Amino acid sequence: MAISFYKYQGTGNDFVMVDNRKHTFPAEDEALVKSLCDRRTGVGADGLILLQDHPDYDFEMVYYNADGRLGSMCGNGARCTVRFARQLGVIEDVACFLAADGEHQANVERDLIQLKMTDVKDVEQIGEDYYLNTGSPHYVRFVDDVEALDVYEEGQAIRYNERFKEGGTNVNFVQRLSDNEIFVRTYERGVEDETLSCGTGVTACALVASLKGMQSPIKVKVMGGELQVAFESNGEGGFKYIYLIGPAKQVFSGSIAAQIV
Ligand SMILES: N[C@H](CCC[C@H](N)C(=O)O)C(=O)O
Repeated sequence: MAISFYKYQGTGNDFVMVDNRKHTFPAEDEALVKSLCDRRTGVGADGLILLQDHPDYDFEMVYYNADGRLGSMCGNGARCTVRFARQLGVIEDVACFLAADGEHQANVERDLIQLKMTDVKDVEQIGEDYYLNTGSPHYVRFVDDVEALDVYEEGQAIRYNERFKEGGTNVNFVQRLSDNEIFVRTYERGVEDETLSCGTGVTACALVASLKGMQSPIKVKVMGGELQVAFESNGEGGFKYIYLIGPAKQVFSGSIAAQIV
């Protein structure tokens, strides 16, 4: 059997994208998903996403981490899925779709996809750090020099901390660059390494930055480019009207024999 796929990337967070409207992809095959995401023996990606029909929405996105496991929300992957849906003719410039954490709205404006994120009820403070869920769980630590940091080592130490054993967490390191700009590097669970960008992580960091006095909209520099996060406080320690804005592009399309991977 041959699997047709598309490769997309959003600020360097890359995905194998499959049009699964006919339900032909064997998604329960964890080993297959993992091997498609392998950078040496497969296509290579941080995750795999299925675009599927849904009776109540324009489409549904189903996201798997590179380890083959069904994941939670993926902000960059969602922006890529919106671009993919538009290229397939499933939507025009506006989308209302379903993801792991519920309903999302999105707009396409030339190169940029503006994605509405789920409201955030609360932000937990852990010592000088923070922990919150923006569709996926994120630990956020502010540092003085994020470029000099060993994100793999330091991220892994927190990722496997006792506290997060059940399900684990993604780990973000943030540096404030100016009054309206931060620099974020993320260790992603499920990839078990640093990725060039993590959309739900960037969102989490911008929200925490506002608790430290910064105001919406916040520009976010990541290893793979630049994103923007806009939001409002809900007056009760949480946030609403959260938007993640940034580019999402198709890189190539292809087909691969399922028995190869
Ligand atoms: N890269 C994704 C996040 C994936 C989260 C996933 N690694 C997990 O929580 O297991 C993003 O752009 O939001």
